[in-house]
Amino acid sequence: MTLLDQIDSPADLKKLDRSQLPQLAREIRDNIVDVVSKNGGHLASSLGVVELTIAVHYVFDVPFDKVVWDVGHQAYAHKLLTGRRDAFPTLRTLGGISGFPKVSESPYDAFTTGHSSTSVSAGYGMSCARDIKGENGKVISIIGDGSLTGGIAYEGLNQSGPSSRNHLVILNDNEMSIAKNVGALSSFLSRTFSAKYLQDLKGEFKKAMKALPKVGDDIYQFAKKTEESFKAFVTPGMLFEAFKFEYLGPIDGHNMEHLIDILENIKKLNKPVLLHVMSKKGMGYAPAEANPVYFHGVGAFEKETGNSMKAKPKAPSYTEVFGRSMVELAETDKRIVAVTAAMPEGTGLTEFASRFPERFFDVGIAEQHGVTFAAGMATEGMKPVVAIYSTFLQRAYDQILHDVCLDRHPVIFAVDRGGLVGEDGPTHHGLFDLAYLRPLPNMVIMAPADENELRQMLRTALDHDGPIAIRYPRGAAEGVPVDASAPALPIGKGALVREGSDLVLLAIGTTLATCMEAAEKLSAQGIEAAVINARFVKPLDKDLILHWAGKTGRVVTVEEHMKAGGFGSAVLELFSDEGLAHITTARVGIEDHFVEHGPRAELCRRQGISTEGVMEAAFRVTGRTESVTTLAGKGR
Ligand SMILES: Cc1ncc(C[n+]2csc(CCOP(=O)(O)OP(=O)(O)O)c2C)c(N)n1
Ligand SMILES: CC(=O)[C@@H](O)[C@H](O)COP(=O)(O)O
Ligand SMILES: [Mg+2]
Repeated sequence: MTLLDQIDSPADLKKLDRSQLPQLAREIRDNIVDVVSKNGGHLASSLGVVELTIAVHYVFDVPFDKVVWDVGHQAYAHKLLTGRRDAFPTLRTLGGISGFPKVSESPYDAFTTGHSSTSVSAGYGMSCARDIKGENGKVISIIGDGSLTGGIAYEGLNQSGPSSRNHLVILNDNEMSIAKNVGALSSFLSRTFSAKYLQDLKGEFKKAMKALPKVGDDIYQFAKKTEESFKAFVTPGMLFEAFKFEYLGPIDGHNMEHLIDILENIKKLNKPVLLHVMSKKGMGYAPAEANPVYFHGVGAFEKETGNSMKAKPKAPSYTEVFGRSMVELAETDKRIVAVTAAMPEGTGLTEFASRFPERFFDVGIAEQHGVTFAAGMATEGMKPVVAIYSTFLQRAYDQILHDVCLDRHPVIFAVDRGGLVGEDGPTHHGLFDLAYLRPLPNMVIMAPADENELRQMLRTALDHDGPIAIRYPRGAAEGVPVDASAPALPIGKGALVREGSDLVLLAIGTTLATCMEAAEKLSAQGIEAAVINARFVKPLDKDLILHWAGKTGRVVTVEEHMKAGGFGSAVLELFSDEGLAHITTARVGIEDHFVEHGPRAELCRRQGISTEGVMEAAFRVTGRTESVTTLAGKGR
């Protein structure tokens, strides 16, 4: 029986002798590598905090004390130690445990996370509430150096620091975001001084203080205080002390003894403390240590070598096509600049970054800043392309509205991961973008049906003189050739791709392929469906849609998005505005709920965004009583 086998809750962990903890850390690492090698997941970040996680649970009494993991992609050891060891092999699988902390999954998960930089605010909120309720206990926010580039983290520190609440912030500093961390903060945190340099500097400092004229007590007190704070002035502590946190560190995040000792001491302090921990991303698994960017979020791999087990996709991803197109287009157009918020690999911009470093901007996990920064560049005649995942762009709503749309700045939004993303689940699905972008005056919204159209839409966006968004999904594209010379599309024009007299299927984005397949199968059932590739969610191709709606009298809209506020809603608004309430309609899309995690194709099927789902909707609007399940039962 392993040590890990004996731990059903943190109470069992506390029964272990300190000397057993390094062995436990090895077992946890092995377990994490084993499961992630099969299921995929956030490996490197989780491996980097194994000792820290053990130490926190060894010293504190969770869930009486609260732990808030920032982003939460590093919480696998936490899951293993808090009653989810047996469920851990189901990590990120359909019906299995989530890859992120989730309040509904465990009482040990204090806050549901997935988006970064929230832990300080949430933790501070908890500590305030506890004070009001007269309860004590420590609230511990654990945040990475990458997540500390997000502005909301400072908003939290700004309020928590001066409050004297029982709030511990642990900064897990591995000098990495997903890619190398960026900006002034990253170099400030990693600022190290040799002992000799520090001593010399201290000597100089004392001399300078002594040389000051003694004009009364004030200057003396100032000098004394300043000298005492010397350490804080020349280490990263300066920043956190300015926020009125007691700063401790930096300490080695893999030295269990030190971690436990210092946490024992902090446990006795009843005030805001920031503990700075240095760790190594991927620690303990050589392939992840060597390539932490690849092993940040990884698919299935061979445990022994770290080699990918994913079958080579038959087509490039939409992200890759976007990245390649950006490079080609930027060759001839010097106005094109690319902006990413800490996701250069994820958004396909690494080649752009190396080819055009002066035109590439990684702003850190700072989506709000990234959008306003792009608006600033647009005012100077640049063509900023802001590539941000749909789910993270939610952060920058006011900036899109106020700083981009109001003055109609030509900022291009490459909204990647639009639709269901799969195993990351509800925190990461991009299901709200059409609804949040659609009401904004001046905004144009496109969604390509395939990679060739993505390329054309990028051309279209570059030619357009105003805010414009291209929304495309995660994963492999359709496998069609990309014609780099294809011209821009006319704004607001869709295309009829199949004639039919019984109804019209209105497809947006990659649902076109599903609609075409459904139309073929419906034809075999004696239902002739026309199919329109809408291309534009805003402005809609009114003429085309109204013509075919009038002709068939029946319309089914199909989108990988929430039903509320999305493409189907836009079409219904059009019918209402045009007095066409008699058209029989059905919408295929996502109902008013959050979608769980699991394989993307299976999630689509369960949400009815599938050939069968479209056929069911077609049966409904045509008044046919068959269901796809009865057809399957009859072997048709
Ligand atoms: C708002 C938001 N933007 C982007 C991301 C994508 N993302 C997830 S983890 C991560 C890097 C976090 O770095 P850090 O906090 O240092 O954690 P590490 O992986 O280094 O342990 C990024 C950019 C996110 N989760 N949330
Ligand atoms: C934790 C996080 O937010 C990212 O690591 C995200 O999981 C990346 O998603 P992709 O795998 O779609 O790039
Ligand atoms: Mg980091």
